Amino acid sequence: MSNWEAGDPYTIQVQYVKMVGPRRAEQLARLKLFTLHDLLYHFPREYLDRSQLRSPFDLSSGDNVTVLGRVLSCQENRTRKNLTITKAALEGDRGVFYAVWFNRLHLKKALKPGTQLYISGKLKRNFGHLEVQVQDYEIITGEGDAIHAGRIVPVYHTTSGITQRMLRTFMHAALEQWQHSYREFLPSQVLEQVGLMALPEALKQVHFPDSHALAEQARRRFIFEELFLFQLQLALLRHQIVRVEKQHRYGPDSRLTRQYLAGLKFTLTTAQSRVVGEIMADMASLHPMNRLLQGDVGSGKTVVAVLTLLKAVENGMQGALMAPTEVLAEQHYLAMDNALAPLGVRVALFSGGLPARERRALLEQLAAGEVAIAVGTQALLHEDVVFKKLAVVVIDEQHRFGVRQRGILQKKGVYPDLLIMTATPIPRTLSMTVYGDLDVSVIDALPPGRQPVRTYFVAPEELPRVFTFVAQQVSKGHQAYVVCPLVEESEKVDLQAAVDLYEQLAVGALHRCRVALLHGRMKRADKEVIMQQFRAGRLDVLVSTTVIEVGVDVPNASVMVIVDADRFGLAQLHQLRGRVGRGAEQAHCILAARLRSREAAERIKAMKTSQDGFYLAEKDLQIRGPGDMAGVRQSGLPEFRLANLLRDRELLREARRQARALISADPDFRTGEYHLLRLALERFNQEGSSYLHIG
Ligand SMILES: Nc1ncnc2c1ncn2[C@@H]1O[C@H](COP(=O)(O)OP(=O)(O)OP(=O)(O)O)[C@@H](O)[C@H]1O
Repeated sequence: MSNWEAGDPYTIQVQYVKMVGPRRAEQLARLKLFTLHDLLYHFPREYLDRSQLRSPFDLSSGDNVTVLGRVLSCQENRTRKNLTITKAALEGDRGVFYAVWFNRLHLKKALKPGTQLYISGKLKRNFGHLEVQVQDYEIITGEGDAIHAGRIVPVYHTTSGITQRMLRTFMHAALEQWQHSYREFLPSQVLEQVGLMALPEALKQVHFPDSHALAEQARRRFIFEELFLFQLQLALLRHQIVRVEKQHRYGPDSRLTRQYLAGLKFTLTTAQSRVVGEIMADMASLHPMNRLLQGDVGSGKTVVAVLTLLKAVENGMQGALMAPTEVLAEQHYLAMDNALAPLGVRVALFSGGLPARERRALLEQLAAGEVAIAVGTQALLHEDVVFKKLAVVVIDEQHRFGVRQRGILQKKGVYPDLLIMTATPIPRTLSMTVYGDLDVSVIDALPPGRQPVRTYFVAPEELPRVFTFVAQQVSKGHQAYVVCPLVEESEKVDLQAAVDLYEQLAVGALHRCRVALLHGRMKRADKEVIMQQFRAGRLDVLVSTTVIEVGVDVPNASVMVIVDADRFGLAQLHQLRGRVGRGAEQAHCILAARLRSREAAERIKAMKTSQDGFYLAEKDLQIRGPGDMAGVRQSGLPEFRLANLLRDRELLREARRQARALISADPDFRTGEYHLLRLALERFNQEGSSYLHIG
């Protein structure tokens, strides 16, 4: 089924773009560019302005210039170090200057006398000569546009073997051939009301803009496009849910809830009680609950989750709890089983490591309704997991799951009451647009008696003293974490650093303590054993990479040492610090780092000043500046190709307004004009993992 005049850009393989071919296509695959569409939606990361032609005679040494010249003569020399130097004498508007290229074999052939070209590069004054060391050039043929120089030039993220020049050439060829077969899929009234550039023109202007203003307009269109498709997804989910009437109803029975509350060592905070009230009201309604529960680290979301699940159980139905990692699923399982087994509630962990036979047995018990609460990772969404009567699903940590997982549940024809928990501190106004289809509850106060975590900064040389302190704390019966960074690009080196530190500590400063190493590469079973021992107090110190980042709850742990703290983002530091100070004891967080940049220094300073996730999130933005794309990646918000949810708030709001209007007027996309939009949306849904990075 093709809706495209010259083939479908989503299926045309990139190798068929002129000048690409199979070998380059393999290299482009490393950039995840497989189809023509992937290529054209690989937007420039920045632009170089090579549009202002200047006379080299007006400029000084060291300047970056773009100039126009005509070849007078050209020679090629080879140095003793086997370097090829091509030097051309060019005639400019006010005299002769020189252009120099290094290692451009065969270039001389193209630079015949009389050839006109643009060159961009660095200007040098050499004994009275003017010389440009060429970074890019373009021979003027009289046919087609200039793409490398003499204009605003795109710069792309690229990979080894693929130069900027190649990418520009491919992009240009693709545009020439296909630009006009790309048809607009945004409805005309949306284009008009939002004032957006139409698709074919935007494709051209985003890659080869005629001015900075046009580049900006083109980007604005693509940003809107992403946000609009995203908001359409949300609006559709919401529309479907609002129409649905629940199959299940809850009775007045609250026997288990009362027993559970009576067994807690504390009473609920006002904030927790309020939130539970909001949830119960949703559950009593005819339509499924769709609620986001926000609460800072350690604010006590777990109790709320248990109460939500119990409501189903005491009414003869089942609940599911999904966690982002196996370690967390296991922790939730242990805590719940501990609290609920005495009440006769059967909780089961569907861990990935389960032997097939046990898994089958558990699945049968689940289908028979003997298991009341299933805990697991998103594997719980798997087809073979069948409940007898599922009423409630609690999802821990929204950003790792997201819209698509919710879609999967609904596609199964299951409309349970849904509670999504997150510790990501997003300003309320924003969360309403990002999680547009959800109602929001906030636990805005910590349990009483918590003392702020004392936060210190030390230089790496002071670490021995820090570990002596750790040993002292252990001798008083406390536990500690030592966290080392693990960055994907340098994973091996980082892992080794963690292993080395562990070995040093085990025989050195912490030789009297029971120390263990925990990292993501270990076998699942080994990790579980270590976590169990740590939780049970049979280990004193856990040296780990960031596997403990979210959600680990060991209230007796009171010291957190973060090594190379400058390599963590603020959101991560806050999450890590949140692992301690979860009991009544005074807790300590020690950040060890060498501060190489202003940003790192400001992050550490912010950590020392505040313990409030919302404050730190705002601060993080200020430190990064609004243009920083990496900022979103670490803030726990969904990521997009071009859009930045924080920077593009206005456009996000507009996208939401338009999406909601469209869905409420025509939820089935019956209007003829929406045909292409529906296809685009289907693709957007399918490509969820690569196009819209949630999770
Ligand atoms: N009302 C309360 N009074 C005292 N302690 C509480 C209260 N509610 C929860 N706690 C305790 O506070 C600790 C943190 O709670 P919990 O693990 O639910 O936090 P959380 O919101 O899930 O945090 P995170 O996002 O860090 O996982 C737990 O040890 C829990 O037993």
